[in-house]
This record gives sequence, structure tokens and C-alpha cells, in this order.
Amino acid sequence: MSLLKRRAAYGALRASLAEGFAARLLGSGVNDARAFSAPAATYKPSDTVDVEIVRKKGIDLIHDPLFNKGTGFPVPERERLELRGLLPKKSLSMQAQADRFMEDYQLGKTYIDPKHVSDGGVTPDHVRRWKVLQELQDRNETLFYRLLLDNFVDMAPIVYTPTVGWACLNFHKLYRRPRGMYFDATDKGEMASMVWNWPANDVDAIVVTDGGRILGLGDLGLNGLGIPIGKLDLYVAAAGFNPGRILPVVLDVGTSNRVLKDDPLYLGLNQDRMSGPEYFEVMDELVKALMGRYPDAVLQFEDFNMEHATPLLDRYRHHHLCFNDDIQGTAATAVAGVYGALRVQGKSNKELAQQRIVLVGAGSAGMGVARMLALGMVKQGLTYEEATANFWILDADGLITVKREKQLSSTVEPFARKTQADVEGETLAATVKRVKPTVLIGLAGAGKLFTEEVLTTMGEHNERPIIMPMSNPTHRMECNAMEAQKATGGRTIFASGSPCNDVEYEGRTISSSQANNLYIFPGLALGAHLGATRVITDEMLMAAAEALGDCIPEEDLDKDIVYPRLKDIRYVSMIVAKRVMKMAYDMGHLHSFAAKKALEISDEELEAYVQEHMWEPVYKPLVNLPVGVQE
Ligand SMILES: NC(=O)C1=CN([C@@H]2O[C@H](COP(=O)(O)OP(=O)(O)OC[C@H]3O[C@@H](n4cnc5c(N)ncnc54)[C@H](O)[C@@H]3O)[C@@H](O)[C@H]2O)C=CC1
Ligand SMILES: CC(=O)C(=O)O
Ligand SMILES: [Mg+2]
Repeated sequence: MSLLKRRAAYGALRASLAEGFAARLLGSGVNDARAFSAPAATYKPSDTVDVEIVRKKGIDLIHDPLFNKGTGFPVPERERLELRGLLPKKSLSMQAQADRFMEDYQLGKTYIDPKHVSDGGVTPDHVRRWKVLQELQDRNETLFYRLLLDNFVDMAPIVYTPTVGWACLNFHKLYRRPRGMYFDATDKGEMASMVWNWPANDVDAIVVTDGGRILGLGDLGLNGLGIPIGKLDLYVAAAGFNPGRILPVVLDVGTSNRVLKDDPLYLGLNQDRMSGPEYFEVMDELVKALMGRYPDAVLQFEDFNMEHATPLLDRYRHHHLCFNDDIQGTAATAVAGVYGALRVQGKSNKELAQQRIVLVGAGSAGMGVARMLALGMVKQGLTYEEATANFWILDADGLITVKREKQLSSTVEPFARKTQADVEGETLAATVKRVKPTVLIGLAGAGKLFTEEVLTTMGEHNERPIIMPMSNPTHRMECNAMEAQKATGGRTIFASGSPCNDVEYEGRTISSSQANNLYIFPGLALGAHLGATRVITDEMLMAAAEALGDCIPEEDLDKDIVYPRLKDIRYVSMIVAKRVMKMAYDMGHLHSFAAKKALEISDEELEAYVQEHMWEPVYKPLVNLPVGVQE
């Protein structure tokens, strides 16, 4: 094929991908018609493409999953990159490779013994799919992300919750190849040099955990690295971060998990989890090392335990481009979901101020959600004190009141109940009976706390109860969709942390939504990165929440769906990123000259700017011939 023909064909390939993208969005019939038709109007696929710089050749190239195309290397690359004889001669198109993979993925040829899937609420088939996908990611990331993006609804529960929970529990047994960076407390004094061992000179996003509280599975120590890996998979698929410019990190500070410590295969430090000033010193050193080498990267803190999550956020958020996903991403997600549920009830955002909210789980996620919902109420006209009076928060010791003997943390304290009627330590069932909440949220990670009694009471006092069991993974959720619908006669507006199927109830199909921070963190990070915002403020988070709420199509609200469809996740991330940048601009935090310029031209220009910066999972030419398609 001639060079010109190749250029045209590559342009056509990109255009058809863009068309597919736009068609999917248009097909979603979102209420904001202008926003949703924008990609078709503004997407400008170029008819040439930059050659990707790759220094490897031959077998080293085949073994590099970032550049490997497997049987997809076209002839000129095989010739110029010393690949001849190392691969079967026939070149397959990416589509043919994808079809072949999907056969394996769907047919299930790999047998998984059910007794190896004993925890985490996942099935043997989830695990099989996880293994097949993992193997693909280890050999060909472009194809992996193409498939993840094109099959997001099916594959997100595999690379993310619930299956990622199982992968973390078993991380030490599954470990085959390194992914991400491993630091531990004994590396003190060395971290700034260690970080230079990472091969990429540019990193746009880092997700770090210390494994302290992995989903609702507790302290998993080094095994927690599975979560930053899963989150960053979504950064790429959902928001178009470049997979060569992301970095998952674990800081191993020991673990309180005896089962892991006693397991000879466990790969982490065999010591108790650190705490106190020593802990913060190690963490400071890691953050300094990471930010020292990658000062422009967005740093996401993930799955820290209650003792450290908020103090770490408070320590860095004013000086670094960082956020805590469990506190802030979850909060923005919950606000969007409640706004969505109000719209399902035919109400406006203003009615947020009238809600009575019972929230179980006074940890990082729960208190982040409570605070942001309260800030939402302030936006609707209440004082912060009036807003906090609309909440009843429970933890493992029951309802939290000012009479609590244990000292309350600064995040919980404003929400402690003050009135005579509120009994310290009251049970959830009793609180729900007495308070008659309109919204019930679960973020305790303790399993079935929304009992039949609790759910039935919600149904008795509300025409359309809003019930959000947001804990993860599946078996740690406070209830499932069927339980909620059965107990309330199919009237619940339902959203859960891990995915739940729609419910068939008395001849009707009742929708279930997923209330998970995956709707926020990719777009939030993308907006912060592209806008070079240097910090992430409450206002930017609120803008993200409102953007997410605005992405729900009217026709989906009619079906009780309170979050956008996951198949539209790239579009949702683009809108969230745009709104985050606009808020950053208003507040003087938008430091990218190019983003500012686009924003000042028009909304459409800003959308196009975001979209053009999203990495696409297509094979880029590796030699100086545009070869996006096969001969
Ligand atoms: N859907 C989503 O997007 C997100 C969900 N989560 C989930 O939220 C859960 C909690 O996460 P964090 O707040 O970070 O944990 P955390 O450890 O900081 O807080 C847990 C809270 O739950 C309370 N709790 C524990 N057992 C309880 C019981 N039996 N009854 C009442 N309260 C109880 C604890 O006292 C504590 O206040 C986890 O399952 C996590 O997977 C977290 C972030 C995002
Ligand atoms: C979703 C999430 O971040 C969590 O469950 O911790
Ligand atoms: Mg988390």
C-alpha cells in the first residue's frame, strides 16, 4: 500500500472510531443535547499520525506490552524493527485480534476451581475472565485497553470491583510480573533515588496506597497494590490517560493482617503496621520523591485507613496536585446520585436541603460524603449548621451523638447529634424508625446492615425511598438490589457501590445504578492534569459532581437510573474534566495556557481540547510510515 493510501486509511480508521464514539453518545439520548452532540461536531480526526518513538527492537519490543502489537505488526515495522522471523508471517488486524480474544474471554476455556474463589463475592467466571485479561495486559496493552473501552460494562467489574478485591486478597499467590512501584518502610532515605528506576520520564497520574483499608476487605498490606493498578486501568480506559505515563504505587508500612503475615508467600514486610510520626515521615519522603521526579503528575491517594486518610489529605492538598479518592471522589459521586434520585422523583436540586439522611459508616468515605452533601445543602440556601442537622451518622458503635465518650474526629464532630431525642449508640433499625429518613447510605464495609426491617421501614415512610449501599466489594454491600426492591414493593431508587443486576419484580424490570467513584476520579484527574490546576479544591469537586448529574439522560431518569450509562464513560469523563477546568479557571487555578485559550474561545473548543488529549487505544506507527491499518 502506498504512503498516501496508508495516510488516508489511517485517517479513516480514526474517523470511524470517532464516529462510533459519537454514535454511542448520541444513542444514549442524554438530556443535554448540545453537550452530547458536541463530540460529533468537534471531533477532528487528523489524517496523519505521529510516529511513536520506540527505542526497542526485535524480541525486546515484542516483550514490551506498551508497544507490542503481537501478530498485528505490519510488514514495514517487521522489516525495520528486526522482527522478521520472530512472529508468524501473517499479520492480523486489531479487529481480528480482538475477535479472537473475545472468543477466549467469553467461552471460558480456562477452568477455575470454585474452591479458589472463596472470598470477595466473585464467581469462578469473574476470576477466569480476570486471568485472561491480565495475561493480555501483560503482553499487549493497546489491545487490552481497546477491549476494555469497547466492553466497559462487561469488563469494569473484572478489572475493578468486585473482582479486583479477589485479586488483592490473592495478590501474593498471583504475582508473576511486576507492575507499578514497590516502596517499603525500610527504604527510608533511598526513595528519591529509587523513583528514578521507573522507566518513564513523564508521568501524568500516580495512584498510591499503603494497603491500609482495601475496599471493605480490611488491611491487605502490599497486596493492596492491586487497587492502584485497577484504578489506573480506568484512568486509561475511562479518561484516555496514556498507559505509558501512569504509575501505580504501594508503600508497604507493615500490616495488621495476621493471615497474610503468616503466609510464607506474602511479599510484604513481616511487621506490624506503622503509625504515628514515624508513619508520616515515611509517607512524606515518598510523596517528596514522587513529586520531585514528576512534579506535574496528579497524585491520587487510595484506600488508606481512617487513621491516615484525612490527615494525609489535609497535609498535602494545599501544596500538591492531589486528592483522596475515597473521601473526595466518593463524595462527588454520592452528591450526583442524590441529585439524580431527586430528579427521578420529579424534584430539583433545591430539594437536597429538605432531605433527611441516615448514613452508616463514619469513616473516610462516609464523612467525605456527609460533608459534601452538607456543602450541597449550603449551596441550596442552608447554613452549614442547619445542613448538618439533616444527618444521622452511625458507626460500629451505633448513632453518633455529642454524648459519645470516645473523642470524635474533626470530620465527625460537626455531625454528632445534639438533640434530646437522639440516643447515643442507637441501632440503625431504631434510628430509621424514629427519623424516617428519605435517603439511606451505607459506607461501612461491614456487609448486610440494611436488614429487611430497615428496608421495610424505608418503604413505609417514603413513596420512593433513596437507598445507596455503597460499600465494596459485592459481599460487603449493605444490601443488594433484590433485597431493597422486595422490602419496599419495588419502589426503591437504588444505587450500589459494586454492580447489581436490574431486578425482575412482579412482572416489571426495575433498574439498578452503580454509585461508584469510577464516575468521578478519571474525569477529575483529567481536568486537573490538562488544566495544570496545581490543587484540587472543594469547588472543583462540586463542579465534577454537578457535571456527572447533568450527564444523565432524561429518558434514563424515567427508568429510575441515577447515573449515566457506563458505556458512555469516556464522554462522562470528558464532561467532568471540562467542568473541573472551568471551575478552576473561575477560581484562578487554571495554569495551562492551552487549556485557558480553548476555554476562552468556547465550550465546544474546550471539549475538543480535552478530547484531543485523550489517548486512543489504536496501533500507532512505530516507523516513519503511517501504518494504522494492515496491508
Ligand atoms: N462506592 C464507592 O465509590 C466507594 C465505596 N467505599 C466503600 O466504603 C466502605 C468504607 O470505606 P472507608 O470509609 O474508607 O472505611 P473506614 O475504615 O474509614 O470507615 C469504616 C466506617 O464504618 C464503620 N463500621 C464498621 N462496621 C460497622 C458496623 N457493623 N455498623 C456500622 N458501622 C460500621 C466504622 O466504625 C467506620 O466508621 C468500604 O467498603 C469501601 O469499599 C469507599 C470509597 C468509595
Ligand atoms: C470504590 C472505592 O474506591 C472503594 O471501594 O474503596
Ligand atoms: Mg477506594
